[in-house]
Amino acid sequence: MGCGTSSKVVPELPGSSFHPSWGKGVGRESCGPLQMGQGEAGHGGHRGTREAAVEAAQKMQVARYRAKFDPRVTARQVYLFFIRYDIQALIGRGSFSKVVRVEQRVTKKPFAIKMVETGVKEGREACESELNVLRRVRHCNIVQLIEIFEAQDRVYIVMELATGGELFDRIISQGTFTERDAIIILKMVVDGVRYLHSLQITHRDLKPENLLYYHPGAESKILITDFGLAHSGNKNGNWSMNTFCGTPEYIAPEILSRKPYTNAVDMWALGVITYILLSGSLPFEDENHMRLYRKILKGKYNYKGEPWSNVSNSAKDFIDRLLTLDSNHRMTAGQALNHPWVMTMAITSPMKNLQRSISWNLMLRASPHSQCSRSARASESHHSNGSKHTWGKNKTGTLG
Ligand SMILES: Nc1ncnc2c1ncn2[C@@H]1O[C@H](COP(=O)(O)OP(=O)(O)OP(=O)(O)O)[C@@H](O)[C@H]1O
Repeated sequence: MGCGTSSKVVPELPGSSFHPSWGKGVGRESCGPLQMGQGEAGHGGHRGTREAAVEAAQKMQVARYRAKFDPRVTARQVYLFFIRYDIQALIGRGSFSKVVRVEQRVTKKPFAIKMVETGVKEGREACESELNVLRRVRHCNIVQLIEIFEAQDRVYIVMELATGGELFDRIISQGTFTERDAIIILKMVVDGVRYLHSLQITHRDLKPENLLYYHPGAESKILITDFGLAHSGNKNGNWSMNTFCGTPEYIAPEILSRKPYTNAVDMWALGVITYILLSGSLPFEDENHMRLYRKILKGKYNYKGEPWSNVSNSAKDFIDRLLTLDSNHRMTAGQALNHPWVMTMAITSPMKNLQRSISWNLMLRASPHSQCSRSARASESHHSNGSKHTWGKNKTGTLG
């Protein structure tokens, strides 16, 4: 699918001890009769009392588990789901999910429902990551969770519906696109990312396909979606991650060099997105993943070809400060919002229309030749999403 040979790299969660009790209102960390027992023992509690307490807690846990996965309960969830929502159309498919447009029967309001197959480990893990984040966040540029229904091997995630389409569909369909338009988009995205980072959440799969317009109007806000690869930092403030994951064209060099990394990887991806936004082409591109990774590790990209001669130095400086190899020197989300290019809204730079060159570059990518290679790649990765402007859309298998 992607412009690279790209398949999205999915992570293995540490321990991968996915417990079914992550469902509605029940966090994974909440299942802890053993922990409770250990804690009491640590305080020198009475042994008999402790054992009784452990046993009682374990019984309760088992009862809760049984109740949760009692076919009658899961059937009731499915029944409730269908009572409340009327499925209207298929919006798209992910690796382990289908997204459908629904109407809430009572209010007639439209919503999106992501139906995730949790029978497979990767689907369960993506679902767990997504829910871990969606349950915690509330921001105007992040898709809002409405409710969750859990069935035996499937979870229904009800979310805000984005009807405005993907970023590049809109850029192509509008007559003009200037640096100022790019800044308006980036401000929303970076603000959402700053919020995520303030909660110690790293998205790890930022790319244009995961940025959707809320409605078709010109003033629409942008929503960050798809938290299937997101990492929620732990309570000890440990931000460091090790898992190799992401979409190849957007993967930061520190992930490729298998070093522990931080939320700065999202800022690298924002650098790639900004480069695409202003040019319609990718900074690092190669059909072959190994060659692509070597290019990323060297951090060598250029501003050759159109429309770069019409892009301000300030915009290029913004990109350079994001596509910085040393993650310690890379801009944070807060710094990106305070960068002169963003602060001045490109008032000082010529308001040149970049749209023709961007569309031209996008069209080159969609030429019959690249279509061929793209569908070949799509079949490699089992994706069936029909997105036209994919930029390294797919996840590959876990590499480590
Ligand atoms: N809230 C939403 N409103 C409208 N469309 C959505 C919404 N969430 C997802 N989509 C669309 O549904 C399609 C499938 O999305 P989904 O997140 O399931 O998978 P994906 O990101 O395309 O693939 P993968 O699972 O490999 O990451 C995409 O085209 C996406 O743009």
